[in-house]
Amino acid sequence: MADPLIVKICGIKTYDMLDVAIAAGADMVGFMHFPRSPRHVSIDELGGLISAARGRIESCVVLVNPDNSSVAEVAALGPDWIQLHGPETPHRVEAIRAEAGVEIMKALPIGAAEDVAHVADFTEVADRVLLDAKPPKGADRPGGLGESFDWSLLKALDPAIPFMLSGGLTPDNVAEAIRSVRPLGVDVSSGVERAPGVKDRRLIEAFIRNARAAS
Ligand SMILES: O=C(O)c1ccccc1N[C@@H]1O[C@H](COP(=O)(O)O)[C@@H](O)[C@H]1O
Repeated sequence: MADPLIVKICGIKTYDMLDVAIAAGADMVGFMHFPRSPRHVSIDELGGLISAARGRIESCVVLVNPDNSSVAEVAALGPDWIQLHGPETPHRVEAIRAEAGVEIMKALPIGAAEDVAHVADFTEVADRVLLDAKPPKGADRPGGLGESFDWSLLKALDPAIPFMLSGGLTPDNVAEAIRSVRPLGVDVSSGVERAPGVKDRRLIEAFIRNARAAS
C-alpha cells in the first residue's frame, strides 16, 4: 500500500488557524519567518506557535537563505522541520542540517526541464525536497505567490525521488495535481487564504478533504 499523503498547511500565523489545520486533519503546519512575506511571524510568535503545535502536529519553519545565527535561533525553538526556500546550495543545505539538528526540507523552484535535472543534487543533503513554482523575475519573494508550474515537467524526474508538491495549489486543483504527479505530499499557502496572509477555515477544510479523497 502507498504511504499516506502528507498535507502541509503553510503560512499559519494564529493559534486559531493552527487549531483549524489540526482539526481538519493536516499532517504539518508551516510558519514563515521572512519579513517580506505577508505570513511573517516574529521569533517570539514562532516560539509560541511551535510550542502550541508540539505533540499535536509536525511544525516547519520556513527560512530564506538564513545565516548561521538565524538557523541556531530558530532551531533552539524546537520545530520538527526547517524549510529552506531560498537559493541555498547543496553544500549550504548540508551545513544547515548539521548545524540545526532538525529535519530539513529543501524547496526547489521548477520552471523548466533543467530545474528538474537539478533536484537530484539535493536528495542526499536534505531529508525531503519540495518542488515549487519558479517565481517570476522581479518577484519580491521566492514563494507563496499562488503560482503553479507545468506539472508535466515532472515526468522527467527520477521516479525513485519522493517529493512534496507546492505552488498555486487550491481546493479546486489539488485532486488533479495528486492524480497527475503522485507526490509524497502537498503544501499550500495562498490557496487557503481569503486575502494575502489571512487563512480561511473553509478553504483549509476543503483543501484537506479534496486532497485526501484523491489519494
Ligand atoms: O508564503 C510566503 O510568503 C513565502 C515567502 C518566501 C518563501 C516561501 C513562501 N511560501 C511558500 O511557498 C510555497 C507555495 O506557496 P503558495 O501555495 O503558492 O502560496 C509554500 O511552501 C509556502 O509556504
